[in-house]
Formats: sequence, C-alpha cells, structure tokens
Amino acid sequence: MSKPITFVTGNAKKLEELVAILGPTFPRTIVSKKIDLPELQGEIDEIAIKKCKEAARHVNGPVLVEDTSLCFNALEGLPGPYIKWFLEKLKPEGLCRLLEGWEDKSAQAICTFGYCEDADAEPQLFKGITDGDIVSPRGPRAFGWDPVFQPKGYDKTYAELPKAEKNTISHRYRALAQLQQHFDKLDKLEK
Ligand SMILES: O=c1[nH]c(=O)c2ncn([C@@H]3O[C@H](COP(=O)(O)OP(=O)(O)OP(=O)(O)O)[C@@H](O)[C@H]3O)c2[nH]1
Ligand SMILES: [Mg+2]
Repeated sequence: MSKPITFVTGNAKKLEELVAILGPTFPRTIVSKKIDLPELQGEIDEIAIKKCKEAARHVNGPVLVEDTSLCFNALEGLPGPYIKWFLEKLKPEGLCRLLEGWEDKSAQAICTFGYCEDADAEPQLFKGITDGDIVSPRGPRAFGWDPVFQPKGYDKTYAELPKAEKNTISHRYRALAQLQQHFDKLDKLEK
C-alpha cells in the first residue's frame, strides 16, 4: 500500500477544486495540510520546486504543492507568480486597469503542481496552462481573480462559469490531468 499524499496549501479553494477534479478514482489517497508556505520569487518552475522541498520539510511522507501564476502577455508574463500580492492590493478591478493602456489583453493562467516522495527526492512538476483574456470583473467573487479571467473561446469569465465547467478547462484541471496520467501509469505498473 502506498503512503497517502499530503497536499500542502493554505488555500481552501484550491483544495476544493483538486478534490472535485480528481474525483474518487484517483489511485492514491490524498490528505491535506493547511500550511502557509513562503511566497517565493523566481521563475515558475523554480518556485514550484522550492515550494515542494519546503513542504516536504514539514511532512513525513509524499507531498504535493501547487503554485498558480496569472501572466499578462502585454507585460511580458507579469504579474505571473506574484499575482497573489497584485490581487490583494489592486483587487480584480485593478488587475483589469493594469492593461488599460494596452491593446493586448491576453493572459495565461498557469498551474504548476510539484510532487515529491520525501524530503530527499527531487520534485516532479505537472503543469497546466489555459489561455484567456483579462476583462472587467463579472460574476461572483468567491475565488481570487476568477471574475477577470475569460478563457479563450468562452463569453463567460471563470467566475461566471458553473464550477463543474471551469473544472473541465482550467489551468488546474490541465495540470491535474498530467498528474493523474503519471499516477495511473505507476498504478498499472504496480499491479
Ligand atoms: O481566481 C482564481 N482562480 C484560480 O483558479 C486560482 N488559483 C489560484 N488563485 C489565486 O492566485 C494566487 C496564487 O498564489 P499561490 O499559488 O501562492 O496560492 P495561495 O498562496 O493562495 O495558496 P498556497 O500557496 O498555500 O497553495 C492566490 O491569490 C490564489 O488565491 C486563483 N484565483
Ligand atoms: Mg502561496
């Protein structure tokens, strides 16, 4: 029997989406632990690797972490991994105003999961990207910048879409599809 995987996050909404997306058939048991890990600086992959190693120092066993970036193409990918602070200070309206002087409103929502078996193992990354546009806020304010992100091909923002629909196209869904594939393969090998 493999040990349960501990998903370390301080964000209840991320956990809620992970549980809904993976569903009951995921081959490993996932438990969660609420720890506010340091908000690191650097490139997206580098942050996920360091975050995963930091989480592994708190947990005895396999850990999973996730870091989310919102990258504005007109701003060369910023705010990127710093979106948490931009959102906290500027609110969704302010995020939209950041692009006022730019014709290009396109953005990428990027989710990077980091997994490692224990504190000595090198983290593995699973990434998902959803392309969209930054629009004036529309829809409920239940989750971060969902009201300003309108995925390509949709006329609704993430916030306006039913949760179940967001969970079939989101950056988090795409990253978890990679993770799922990895663990399904391992599961088959073990059987
Ligand atoms: O509208 C949203 N839809 C999403 O799908 C989504 N995913 C993350 N976020 C927000 O983007 C920042 C990432 O920062 P972040 O990755 O460091 O997360 P966090 O600090 O909240 O949790 P964690 O680091 O403990 O896991 C935080 O403000 C999150 O609330 C989202 N907002
Ligand atoms: Mg964080």
